[in-house]
Amino acid sequence: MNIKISEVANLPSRFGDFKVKAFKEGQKEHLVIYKDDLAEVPIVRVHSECLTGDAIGSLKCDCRDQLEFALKLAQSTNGMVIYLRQEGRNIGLLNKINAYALQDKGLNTIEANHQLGFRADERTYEIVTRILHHFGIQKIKLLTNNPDKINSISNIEIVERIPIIMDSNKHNKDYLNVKKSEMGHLI
Ligand SMILES: Nc1nc2c(ncn2[C@@H]2O[C@H](COP(=O)(O)OP(=O)(O)OP(=O)(O)O)[C@@H](O)[C@H]2O)c(=O)[nH]1
Ligand SMILES: [Zn+2]
Repeated sequence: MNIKISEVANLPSRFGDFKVKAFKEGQKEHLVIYKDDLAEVPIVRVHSECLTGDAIGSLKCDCRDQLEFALKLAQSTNGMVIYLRQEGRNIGLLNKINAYALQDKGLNTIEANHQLGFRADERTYEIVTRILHHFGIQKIKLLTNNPDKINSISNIEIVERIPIIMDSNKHNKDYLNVKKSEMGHLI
């Protein structure tokens, strides 16, 4: 896959000053948020886009809390957040909202994906290796609870997994339980 890479730009943020670079892969434009003086083995968060959580503050998931936690940690440890445009575990926004509508009728997050003709998780992570190699990174500490991410990131040594566990609420409790019991998340 041909990838276009932007220049590096400064991004002052409410979490401190970062550098940013965009990576365009087909129609998808990903954003890498990082500190200039990256740690030798940086803490890296691979975040999947969640418009409803990240931008709107939805309580149906823990995405926004995770994103803010990751940005703060990147700031304090000279790490990196790779923001992948894989909305709805890569089924897209429209399909995710249809999945939410099915969940309103009682299906869980996995059943809803299946009902719409998708696998529980349609994400892939080749781009992560491309991005890390672009920055000359061979070893990382990966911030995740998702074993799939650990297994799918190839040609990068994951020297440590750091958990990213957020408080639950009454809206996302069932969702987090399904992630634990049926998707193998380490929470
Ligand atoms: N299809 C679908 N996608 C969802 C649903 N809820 C959240 N998402 C998407 O799931 C992605 C986030 O995945 P999570 O399972 O929360 O976490 P993860 O990235 O797999 O694992 P961690 O690294 O441990 O956080 C985002 O792209 C969200 O838009 C849902 O009910 N259905
Ligand atoms: Zn979310």
